[in-house]
Amino acid sequence: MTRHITILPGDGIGPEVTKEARRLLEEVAQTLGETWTLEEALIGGAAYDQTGHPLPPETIAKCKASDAVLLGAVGGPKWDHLPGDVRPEAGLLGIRKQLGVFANLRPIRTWPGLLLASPLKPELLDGVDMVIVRELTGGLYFGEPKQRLDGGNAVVDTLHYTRHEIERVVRQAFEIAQNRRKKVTSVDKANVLESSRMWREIVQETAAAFPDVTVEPILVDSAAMQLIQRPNQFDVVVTENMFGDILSDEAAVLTGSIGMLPSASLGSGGPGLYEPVHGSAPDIAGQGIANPLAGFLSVAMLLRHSLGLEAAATAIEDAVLATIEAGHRTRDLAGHDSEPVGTEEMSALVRHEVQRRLNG
Ligand SMILES: NC(=O)C1=CN([C@@H]2O[C@H](COP(=O)(O)OP(=O)(O)OC[C@H]3O[C@@H](n4cnc5c(N)ncnc54)[C@H](O)[C@@H]3O)[C@@H](O)[C@H]2O)C=CC1
Ligand SMILES: CC(C)CC(=O)C(=O)O
Ligand SMILES: [Mg+2]
Repeated sequence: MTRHITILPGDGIGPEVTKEARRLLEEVAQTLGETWTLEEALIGGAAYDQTGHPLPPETIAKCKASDAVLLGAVGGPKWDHLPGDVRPEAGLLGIRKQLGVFANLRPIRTWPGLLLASPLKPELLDGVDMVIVRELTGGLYFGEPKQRLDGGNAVVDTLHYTRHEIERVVRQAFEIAQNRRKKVTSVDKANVLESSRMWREIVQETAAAFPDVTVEPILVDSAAMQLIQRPNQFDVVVTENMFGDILSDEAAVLTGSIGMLPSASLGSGGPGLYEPVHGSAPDIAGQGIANPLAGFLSVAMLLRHSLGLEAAATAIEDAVLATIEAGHRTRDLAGHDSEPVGTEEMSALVRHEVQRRLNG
């Protein structure tokens, strides 16, 4: 069966990392004897420059007609002056909303070879293996009104959630926990926010249907501290859109670099959207030094969740592990005593390991 994958390179290091992810997909398809069409479409600043809009209608149509979508990253200083509705980031929020991918899964694990790449003590990092389930299509990033008021002297952003939006993502977190260590930590700010109080109620209601899963509500400020202080206590962390955005970048510190964090955004049956957690990294764009592994691990999630190819997904994750164990590092991971490899070299090393596993 032919599968259709749309690739959205975007801006900054987006095209650099999706180029390598595309190579990986092409090689895996060839080795497995699969037929995958890999078509690119415009998003973000690149789309704005060519069409005047960060999410052209053709991109939406292509993505909706796909089995899965792989995205690089969007944004950069070139577009920072634009009004909110045509900024590159609006294109990213738009495609998430259009695809209805309400649950953003962000696995955070430590890699034995990378413990020293983190500024935290190695003994704190031992056994860290969690997944942040971030609500992705509601909350503060989407609520209306969102505007300047009073001649520019006041401003409003709106944090809006429906019961349905909270229930579906919380349920997904419990289902994921059932296949893991059976613990859900729900992060909120229920001492201050009404939305968090409703979130907490729904978590407790949902927990009744999952008696084998332990549930722990925790305030976001404390969660931010504990993520660094005692990270291996977490299994599944479920939270609203903005808290999940912030906490997952914080959790990147545990893994050694944000260049190691993949994500899968899933909805109710449509195409999944797969993307590194990192942004367009304008500070290193165009230098050939970006870490392509968040993109590779996102490809693994795509194969697992959208194409049902668990063995191939595991082969990619094992290949990443083996390449790191062999001592290869991009600049974001390299210590002072090791010579970093570039984006293309890291890609080639991991793809070689993937092929060994798929052929072995
Ligand atoms: N999913 C997306 O498309 C996202 C887009 N952004 C956008 O990206 C732009 C830059 O945002 P920042 O706050 O600088 O976040 P960022 O994630 O792009 O970069 C933060 C730091 O991490 C480094 N970094 C990120 N990815 C890396 C990789 N693969 N390899 C090596 N180093 C890496 C960067 O060099 C930088 O020092 C902004 O316009 C922002 O809105 C930010 C986050 C997510
Ligand atoms: C446009 C932002 C919401 C992107 C981001 O930081 C993220 O999704 O992690
Ligand atoms: Mg973010």
